Amino acid sequence: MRTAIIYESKHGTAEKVAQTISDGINNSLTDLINLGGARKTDLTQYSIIVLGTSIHAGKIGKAMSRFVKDNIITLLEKPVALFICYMNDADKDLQFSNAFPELLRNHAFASCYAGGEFKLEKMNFIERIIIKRITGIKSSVSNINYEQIDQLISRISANILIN
Ligand SMILES: Cc1cc2nc3c(=O)[nH]c(=O)nc-3n(C[C@H](O)[C@H](O)[C@H](O)COP(=O)(O)O)c2cc1C
Repeated sequence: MRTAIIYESKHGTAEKVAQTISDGINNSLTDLINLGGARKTDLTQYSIIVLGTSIHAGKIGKAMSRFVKDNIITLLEKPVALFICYMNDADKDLQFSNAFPELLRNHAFASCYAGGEFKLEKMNFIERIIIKRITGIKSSVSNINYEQIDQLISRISANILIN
């Protein structure tokens, strides 16, 4: 059976993390699914599901929020791993709690705080002004936590072996 890595990404970080996980689990039976695309995803063909999304203004994207709501019963029947991308390290626990429903967080066999990036070149004018003012950064910054991602890859790989 296949593994699905389902993500929502505004400026490409969650997408990069999803790709890193896909490369890391080294399993040809993996599908990377961007919720920004229009296709409807049939979860029945997957034995493991990885969900990843980024935090903007304290919230996850609408597509991931809707996807979790629409598929919660199926998600609770399958092994699930979760990751979030963010830059506010102090609030990561709270943001993770707000990102996914408690039932799903408790059900997940692995959760990952993947860190994030500020990519000024991908932001629109308003976003760039807000981020520069709040954080004081003058150029793009990457704080992706590859150690956490490697741990997630190990947990997923172990789960693939038993499923
Ligand atoms: C306009 C804007 C608002 C953001 N708000 C938050 C936030 O509330 N909390 C946080 O931890 N990170 C915040 N971030 C950082 C993003 O989570 C980070 O840039 C992440 O890497 C984006 O991932 P994506 O490109 O996959 O969407 C914000 C970034 C932008 C540009």
